[in-house]
Formats: sequence, C-alpha cells, structure tokens
Amino acid sequence: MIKVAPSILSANFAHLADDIKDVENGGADYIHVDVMDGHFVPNITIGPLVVEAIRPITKLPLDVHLMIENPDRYVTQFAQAGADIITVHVEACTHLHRTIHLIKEQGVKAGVVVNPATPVEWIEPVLEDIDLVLLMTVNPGFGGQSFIESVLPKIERVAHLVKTKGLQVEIEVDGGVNEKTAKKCVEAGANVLVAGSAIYNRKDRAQAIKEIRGE
Ligand SMILES: O=C(CO)[C@H](O)[C@H](O)COP(=O)(O)O
Ligand SMILES: [Co+2]
Repeated sequence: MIKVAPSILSANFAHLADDIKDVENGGADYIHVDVMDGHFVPNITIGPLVVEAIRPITKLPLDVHLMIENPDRYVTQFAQAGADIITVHVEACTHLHRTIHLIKEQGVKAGVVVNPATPVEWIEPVLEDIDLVLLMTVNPGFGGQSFIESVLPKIERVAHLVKTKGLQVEIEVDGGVNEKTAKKCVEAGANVLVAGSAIYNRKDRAQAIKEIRGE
C-alpha cells in the first residue's frame, strides 16, 4: 500500500489547522513536519511547540523530519510534543545507533534520513533497528525544489536490502515528489511519498493526493 505524507512546509502557517484537516480529509496517511535549525540546513522552520499545537487537530501520525544538528538534545521534546515517527539524518548523528534507541525508548517509531550525496551503505548496519528509511530526493532545506533522479538507484538498493533481510522497514522519499516522480519512486521500491508543493500549491488537495498515489 502506498502512503502519502503531505509536508506542511508548503502550507499556509496562518491557517495551519485548516490546511492539515484539508489533507486529512483528502486521504493523507501521515502529516510530514519539517524541522530545520539554521545549522544543519540553511533554513529555520518550526519546533516542538508547533508539533504540540497541531497534535490535537489530526488523528494522522505526525512524521517529524529533524534537519538539525545534535538531534539527541531534542528527541524527547518532540516525542512528548506528540511525534509518532521521528527521523534523524545519518549525516547529523555521530552515534547513530544510540540516537535510534533514544527515539525508540520514547515509544516513537525511528527513521534515518539519507541525503542525495550520502551512500545508503551508511545505514546498512542499523537497518534491523529502524522502522523507516527516508531517502532525500532534494538537498534538504527548502520546499519546491526539483527531484534528483540519481537517487532512484539508491531507493532500489534499500528496497533490495529490506526484502532480502525480510524486514518491515518503510521506504520514504522526500523532495520534488509529484505525480510523475512519485511513479518512478514507487517503481524503485518506495512506499511512503512526502509531497509539499505538489499538494499545497493545488486547490484540490484530495485530487493531488490521489494522483501522487497513482490512483
Ligand atoms: O524535507 C523537506 C525539505 O528539506 C521537505 O519535506 C520537502 O522539500 C517537501 O517539499 P516539496 O515536496 O515541495 O519538495
Ligand atoms: Co521533509
């Protein structure tokens, strides 16, 4: 089953509750929350306060993508704020195994994110420990960028590893996902599609979600 995770980075922050309900009613599976610190990535976005504020307004799992340095410092705060999935960048974690277990100790699903120029071999040693792999298909930091095609073989590689090891690990993609690039990601083995601008820049979000899911 293909899941769609609208990224609220492209929502109207003055009407965030309405924009979240709109995609929930439109068939979204997760709400993707992009947390940026101005250090790991050049942009600054939102923190645990916003996660706490949106928690009661949706039943959907909150998929919190931490684009921050030293994520260990903030994992507990995001979990307590209501995150259901917390993903950390492999490039930001000196002790990745420890960070993953810190997330799981909070009762939250743990995922690891891989930038376009980072080899997927970096996450192979922890594949058995995680619930989700997130492959970036843009360089993180901003919404509305173009899909990087060279990530497709990396999706295939992760899908192959997950299958051969017999794991229940979700494979998520994030960045430049629209109905055309979504199809390529699914063919390569992805099952969770994050999309910000391709959903929120459309009037009919339900239709956008359907098209991305390939329906
Ligand atoms: O993590 C992200 C950027 O770092 C966002 O989730 C992503 O860019 C979504 O936006 P779009 O679908 O418009 O590319
Ligand atoms: Co993201």
